[in-house]
Amino acid sequence: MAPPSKKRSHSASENSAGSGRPKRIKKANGIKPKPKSGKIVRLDDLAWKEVSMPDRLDDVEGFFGLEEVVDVEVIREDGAVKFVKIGTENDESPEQDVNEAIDDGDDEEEDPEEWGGIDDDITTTEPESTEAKSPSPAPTRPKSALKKSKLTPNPSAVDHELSTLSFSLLNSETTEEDIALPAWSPMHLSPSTLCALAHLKFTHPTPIQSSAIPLILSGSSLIGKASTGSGKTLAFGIPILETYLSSLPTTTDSNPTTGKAILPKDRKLTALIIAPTRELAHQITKHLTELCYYTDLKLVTITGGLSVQKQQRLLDNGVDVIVATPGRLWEIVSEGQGWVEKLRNVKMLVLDEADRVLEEGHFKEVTQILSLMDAESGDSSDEESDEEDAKEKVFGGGDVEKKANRKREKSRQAKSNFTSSTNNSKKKEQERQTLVFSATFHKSLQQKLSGKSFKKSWSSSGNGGDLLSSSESMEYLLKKLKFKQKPEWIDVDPLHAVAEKVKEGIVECGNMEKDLYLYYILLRYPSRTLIFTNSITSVKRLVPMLNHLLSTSSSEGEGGGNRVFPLHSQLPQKSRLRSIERFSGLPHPKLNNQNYQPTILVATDVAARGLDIPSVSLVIHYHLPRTADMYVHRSGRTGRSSATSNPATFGSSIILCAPGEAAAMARLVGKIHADTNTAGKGGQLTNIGVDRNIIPKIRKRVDLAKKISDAHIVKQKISKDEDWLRSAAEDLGIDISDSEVAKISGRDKKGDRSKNKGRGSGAGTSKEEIEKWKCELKVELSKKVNLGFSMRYLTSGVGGVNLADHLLRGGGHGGILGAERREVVEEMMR
Ligand SMILES: Nc1ncnc2c1ncn2[C@@H]1O[C@H](COP(=O)(O)OP(=O)(O)OP(=O)(O)O)[C@@H](O)[C@H]1O
Repeated sequence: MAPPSKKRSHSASENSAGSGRPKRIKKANGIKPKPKSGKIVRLDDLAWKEVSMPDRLDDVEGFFGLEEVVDVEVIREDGAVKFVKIGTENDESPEQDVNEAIDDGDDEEEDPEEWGGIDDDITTTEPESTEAKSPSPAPTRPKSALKKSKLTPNPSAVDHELSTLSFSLLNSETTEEDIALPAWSPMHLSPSTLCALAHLKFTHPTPIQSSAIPLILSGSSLIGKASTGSGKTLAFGIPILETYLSSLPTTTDSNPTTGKAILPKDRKLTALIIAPTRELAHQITKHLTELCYYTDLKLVTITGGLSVQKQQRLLDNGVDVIVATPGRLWEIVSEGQGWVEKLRNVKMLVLDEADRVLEEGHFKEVTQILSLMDAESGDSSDEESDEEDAKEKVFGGGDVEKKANRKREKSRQAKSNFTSSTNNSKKKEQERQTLVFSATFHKSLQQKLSGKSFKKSWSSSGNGGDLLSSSESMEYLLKKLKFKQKPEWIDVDPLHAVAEKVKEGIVECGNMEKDLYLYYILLRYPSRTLIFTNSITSVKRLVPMLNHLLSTSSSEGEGGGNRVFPLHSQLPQKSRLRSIERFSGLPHPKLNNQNYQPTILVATDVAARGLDIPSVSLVIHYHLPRTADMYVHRSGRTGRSSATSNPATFGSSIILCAPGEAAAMARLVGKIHADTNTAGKGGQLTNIGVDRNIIPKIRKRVDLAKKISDAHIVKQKISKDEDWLRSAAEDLGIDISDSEVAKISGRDKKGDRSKNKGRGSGAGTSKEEIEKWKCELKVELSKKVNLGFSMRYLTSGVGGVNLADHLLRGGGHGGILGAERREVVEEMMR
């Protein structure tokens, strides 16, 4: 995934007192305690405008996509907060009043959706007031743009989504000649689509795009399975855009200033895209924003983490495509407000990463949403009941008996809705296409949801793996999604669970030597690398250790020359964003970018699905993944975009395998490559050779780095515990001295040495000792390794070796791997 760009976020209205974030509301000049004139308006009716933010995340302290509103006063009337629209610049209340008054319950709560925040935001490709910002007129309609010699982008798209994307290349103007893309011509795409594809340099469709787009454009529903990074997003994104364009009225009024078509706010929704996590929803939004760059399509992302009120406001302003996570979407839909009806009329429903969307946890909300969409329109009682239930869920409480009655009534209604939806099925299906995409379909999902009969069908398939075969996937999805007509099934590469451009291997090592071998791999193949672990603790331990070993000498900027960044669910959102941004290699304003070095991200499985970061060459499984599909998704963070066979775009996935993991490893390989002959080009992952001459030379530095980082972690833990102790003592009104705190926490009076056992190896370490280790490490790192070049050269990234490239070309390992290991590599190549 590319790093998130500027986002709409906490408006003044959403910054409740409890949120801890300052409220921002732009004031007009002059101060008055109460407006003399002006009318009370709904919060949603105010003219919110996005506040311009610097691109770098560091400088905005979390205010991504801050919005402001002018000429409005916030007052309290009968205890309620009200908004008064004022006409003159003299009508404004003191800021203090404003801040006190605004408290509309920002729900910056943690959403259960797993990613929890790469994008726990709402984004739209179109600001509510684009007119004032537009530097140049945008085309009113893509169709009319066809006739122009030049296509002009929709400037709002640039403002909102593209500042940090590869699509910055879209900024140039394009002529008609530039958009001749013969490989796409059989699909008869509109000029604005072709123009965006040309700018993106997507000269050829990927296999899933070639197969899926014509079928979807012909009106079919579809289940599409294709490996990770194969371009599934545009496989449904392009037909959505084409459907939107073809549905535009031939004549529309247009805004005289911007030239943009004025479309009715209550226009039909073109598509609803459901993704399992916020992060994925955000990524889809970005991909589609890039694609829709030359159109006025309005895209809104609905995920947890922001106030429902604000999301409702954006939706009410007219929307063409919604990208949503199930939990928040259900929350909004169950609020009523006409959204049920709009969803019922949606033309295209997409489930991306369908196996995950239909997984337990999301299953209930998705089913509820699908049931509502299938239910006959005009049946409002169910809607009301849902709304009440949703409210109850949020606010709790309620009369038990009433609740039980309502439940019974709701169940009756639901039954009748299901019946009517079946009766109505033909009509609905004609109106709506259902598109389902994933790289994997997991067996346990099917078993969980389908009962014994399915289990039987599964075992009779003879497939020992836990990824579903084509027929089983089809059967399962047909049942689950209630397709009214048989959807088309596309599996562009049934033989490969893992993307073909991902070369797989293992490095065998001792139980206690994983850190050593990890470091070896990072030295040997310096490239943008994603390391997956099974625990947050491991991420916390590995990041400082690797930074001690790999960071540059630069001390400029925050984090100095660190090259290794963490990503896990316990990190605050801002840190997650920053980690991804740094890992993505965006230039840091405070660092000398000429000294850019390949970056490393150490992550838990929160990063396994959906991250589309360019040029990730290497994925390392520090721990064996828990499931086969997780292995597929983790590995799929490299070797992305199957439209090109350029070896530079190949990637490698390496499992660090300790003897204790060998049996599980064998099972995993069996599952993933049950039907193929392809993994290590012989049904197994290939053993990657390790030069045993290098290992002893780097062992000492790894040991030192480990000791230093362990000691720091323990000290941090002690300091945290002591802070907690002091604050608890203060709360209880107990006087506690530093020595008592040190005693309880296990630290002695000097503050250096712990008497407390059980805090791990670093607990008894003095500052002097740590300094000594650091000096020793420095000396070790400056030593040349006896291979004719220094380790400094290896770590510099200059002349770095691309593992996949070398494996593909069958060469380049002589100096490092040794002759006996070359045979293994050659075996892998066959
Ligand atoms: N026709 C194309 N030519 C070149 N690159 C493409 C093309 N279509 C998509 N891409 C790029 O390929 C990358 C992977 O696309 P996308 O994220 O849609 O893959 P995916 O199949 O959804 O992967 P995953 O299953 O991991 O989510 C993206 O960076 C996208 O911009």
